[in-house]
Amino acid sequence: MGIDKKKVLPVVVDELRLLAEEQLAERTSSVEFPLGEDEARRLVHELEVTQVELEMQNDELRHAQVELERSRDKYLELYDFAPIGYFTFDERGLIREVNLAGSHLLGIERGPLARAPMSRFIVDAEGRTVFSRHLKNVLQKEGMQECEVKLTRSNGSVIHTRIQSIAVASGENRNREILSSILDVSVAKQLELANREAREFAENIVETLREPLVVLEAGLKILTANHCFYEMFQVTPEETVGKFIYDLGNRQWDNPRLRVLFEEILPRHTVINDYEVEHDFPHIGHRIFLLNARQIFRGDIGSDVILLAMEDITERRQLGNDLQKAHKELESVVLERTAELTRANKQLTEEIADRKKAEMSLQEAYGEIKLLKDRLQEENIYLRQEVDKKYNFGEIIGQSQALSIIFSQVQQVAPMNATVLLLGETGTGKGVVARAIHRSSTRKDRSLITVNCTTLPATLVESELFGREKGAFTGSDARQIGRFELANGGTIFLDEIGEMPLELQSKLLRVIQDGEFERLGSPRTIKTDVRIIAATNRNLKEEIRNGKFREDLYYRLNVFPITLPPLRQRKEDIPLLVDHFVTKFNAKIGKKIETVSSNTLTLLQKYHWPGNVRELESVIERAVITSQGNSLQVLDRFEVFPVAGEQTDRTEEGGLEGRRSGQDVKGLVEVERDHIVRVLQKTGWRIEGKNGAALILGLNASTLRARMRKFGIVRK
Ligand SMILES: Nc1ncnc2c1ncn2[C@@H]1O[C@H](COP(=O)(O)OP(=O)(O)OP(=O)(O)O)[C@@H](O)[C@H]1O
Repeated sequence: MGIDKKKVLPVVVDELRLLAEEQLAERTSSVEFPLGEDEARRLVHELEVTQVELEMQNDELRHAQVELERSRDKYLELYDFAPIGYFTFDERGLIREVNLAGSHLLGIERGPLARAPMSRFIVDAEGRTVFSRHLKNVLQKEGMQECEVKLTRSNGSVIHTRIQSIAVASGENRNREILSSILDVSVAKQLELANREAREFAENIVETLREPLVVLEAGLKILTANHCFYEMFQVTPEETVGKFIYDLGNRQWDNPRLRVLFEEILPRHTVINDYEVEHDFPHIGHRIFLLNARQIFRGDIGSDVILLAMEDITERRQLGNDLQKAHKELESVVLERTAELTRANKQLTEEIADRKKAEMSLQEAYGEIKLLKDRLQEENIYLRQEVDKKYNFGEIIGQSQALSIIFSQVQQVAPMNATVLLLGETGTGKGVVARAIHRSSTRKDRSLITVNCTTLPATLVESELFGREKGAFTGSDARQIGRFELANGGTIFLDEIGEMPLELQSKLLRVIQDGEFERLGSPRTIKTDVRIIAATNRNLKEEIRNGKFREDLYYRLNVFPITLPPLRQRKEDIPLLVDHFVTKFNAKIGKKIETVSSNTLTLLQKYHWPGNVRELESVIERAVITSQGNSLQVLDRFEVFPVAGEQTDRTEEGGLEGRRSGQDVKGLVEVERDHIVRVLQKTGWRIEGKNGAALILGLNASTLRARMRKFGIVRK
């Protein structure tokens, strides 16, 4: 059911013929008969020309007709194959003509569509009403009219169409008919729907956001905002949308930081994160915001828009600051508490240690008490003495039988006020015993004053012992308290008493007898309560015989004599003493000697120790200094002398191994003298100093000089 082309062309040809016949009739009507031959010829000629003209016109017409038909065909092709459905309706809406696209639109061949009412294809009653109103409008109003209806296709699917119609008069009767284009806009409608949904979705998201959000166009006018934004800045949508951002609510957005963001940063960056703005906003007060901005191209308005979301971190920042402050305070409290706890802990540890110590000493004391109790029960004094011997007496180290006798004597005499005379070779420990007696006596809390009679110049001994008044002798420009006065209530230890000048011995006798003396240069008698301990390595009886020592003084001093055994007579004490001195010098020198080989001990025990414990002490000090590692190495080479009752091995170098000698047995004094001479020869007669004989012999230089005087040793 397309357009009929025959309907148009014959009309044109007939009209042309009629026109030609009319023109011919006009011409022939003016011609008069009979005509002359010339006239006739002229007429024939004219006729022939007219005929030729007519034939030419005929050709042109045919040509035009062909052209017309061609364009008609083209038009029909275009009409049929146009992508838009074209329909022609009569005034009641019956289909008169439809092109191929129109039949495809409905999915029905063109034949069955002829004279079909369009309303049959409209989906619902509402659509049908819309279409009939549309037809009425088209017929009544000028120009193109438009409506949208949904149509059902032959396969049952529904399409959304837009109909545009215009009324035209056609045919010989000039009947009105309606030309319509019907376009399937389903896809566009779907898109529009999807767009609307997407927009609504986006709007919902924006509205759901708890953060204020504002959308600006590129010129910084506000396109939209969410309700959080309105609430936060206390503005209404009407006051906001379309407003220039700086003009918003009291110009609260017109601040330097925001201007920097909008005018300097955003033109150069598409995305800005966490841009901090701290500002006193006129309506809402002091706030800190983190701004996140994003520029997005919006197709619908053809330009960029700026999405600006704000995070109000005022409280969080405040909270953070408070938290940091609280944290710092807490930290300092923790530090203080930790320090307190550490202190308390230390104190506790100390207390525990003290308690443990106390507990241990309590246990020890308990043990001792138990021991003493047992002893008491046995009432055996001898046993008690034995037990005490096991303990070293003050500084006195040793366990030998010889020493245990000394311990008993010290124990017996210490509590009494009796004068004690200590006898024995040099270095045997007379000073040590004197201190032990004092410490065990009732005078232990008062002073022990020591006077070495050898070291004091003879001229000063008297004033040293008894004191002097100012001007007592030339050069004495101050008063001096004597040692006897100083020792009042305590003990005086007169070392090397054998060296005391004879004239002083009588004064000393008086002090011992009456407890009285006078200061030099003073007639006033001074009373003193002093316990006297005297010591000597000389044979006092011999000194008396030689007239060098007062006999009466001797007897006064010899109330309780204690003779200290030489070290060679108690060699079993050597390991203990070595151990004691190694510990002492380790601590003093900062060494860590832990072992002493049995060879070394044997070597030390074989030597006869003329300088006794003092000499041993010096040897060990030297050995501790020179030893490498943790084992004691003694480098000294000992001179060995045969001693009464002993046979000693000796090497060429003076070591302890070597050939046995059965030489003459010498007295102790002689041995001592010889030894001093040998040592002096070895040191080139140097007495004092590092390489002096006194150090090797373990004697004070003054003691050595006294010995030399005593033995009459002089450099040859
Ligand atoms: N039994 C001992 N236990 C520990 N050390 C001792 C012992 N005997 C002596 N000593 C030490 O030996 C050194 C000499 O001792 P002290 O001065 O008492 O001897 P001394 O007999 O008085 O000598 P001197 O007659 O030359 O004055 C001191 O350093 C002393 O500590």
